[in-house]
Amino acid sequence: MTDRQRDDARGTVSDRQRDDARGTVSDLPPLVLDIDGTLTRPSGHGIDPRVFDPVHDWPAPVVLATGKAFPYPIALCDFLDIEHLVVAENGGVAVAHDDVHVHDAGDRIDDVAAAIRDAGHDLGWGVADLVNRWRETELAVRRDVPADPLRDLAAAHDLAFVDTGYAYHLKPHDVSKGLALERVAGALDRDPSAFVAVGDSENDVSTFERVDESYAVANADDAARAAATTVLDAAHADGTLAALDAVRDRHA
Ligand SMILES: O=C(O)COP(=O)(O)O
Ligand SMILES: [Mg+2]
Repeated sequence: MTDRQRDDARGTVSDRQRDDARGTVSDLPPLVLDIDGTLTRPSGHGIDPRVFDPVHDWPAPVVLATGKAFPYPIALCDFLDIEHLVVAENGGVAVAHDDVHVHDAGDRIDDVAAAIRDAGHDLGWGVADLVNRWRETELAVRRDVPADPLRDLAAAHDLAFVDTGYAYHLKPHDVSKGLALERVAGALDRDPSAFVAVGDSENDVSTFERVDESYAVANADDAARAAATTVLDAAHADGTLAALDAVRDRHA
């Protein structure tokens, strides 16, 4: 139950708030939000707690679209207490409630991981490798591993190389956050272009390309800045909170 519903149940909602709930507020568009670099604290790491209530209370669907492995955004939905609307693994996984789509990359992911190790490199996440342990459709490599050999190995295994600023990802060419958003939007019977996107890196470009309104936070890379309809002055969660304010103003 949202604060508004709780207030409503208690009968403490003003006429103005009730009008807002019927008109202005309920007309707000659905969101597609990146996680790392976008919902993060000024340090760039960890979720900024100020985003919890605005995301929880948003009166339209909110899709979390991330490069992180499948369980992470699902857990974040649970901790935010929002619906399971998720794009994970840079689009390899798309979840809209019970509609769970996992891209089949065949043996290429295991093969490229073995090739990276054979070339004398470590994936960089230690023995437990909690970054890839539950990853089903692509491979993430720590950014202090040299990029050039990884690029070559990705190409040799018919995989794309993506730098999110948080990790290198080797992923199938035919998955992207944007394509997965189309799937999630379809399951919700929504037009993908109606979503408002916020993001920070090249893995958000495919999302930005599919929506009419997109915001790159100030810490965004060049690719995300070039693809966004608006580049924000504020970074990380400050940028996202400013974007949500702008969306409320634009759609009021
Ligand atoms: O997992 C990453 O490398 C980045 O994740 P993000 O897409 O949420 O920014
Ligand atoms: Mg990001």
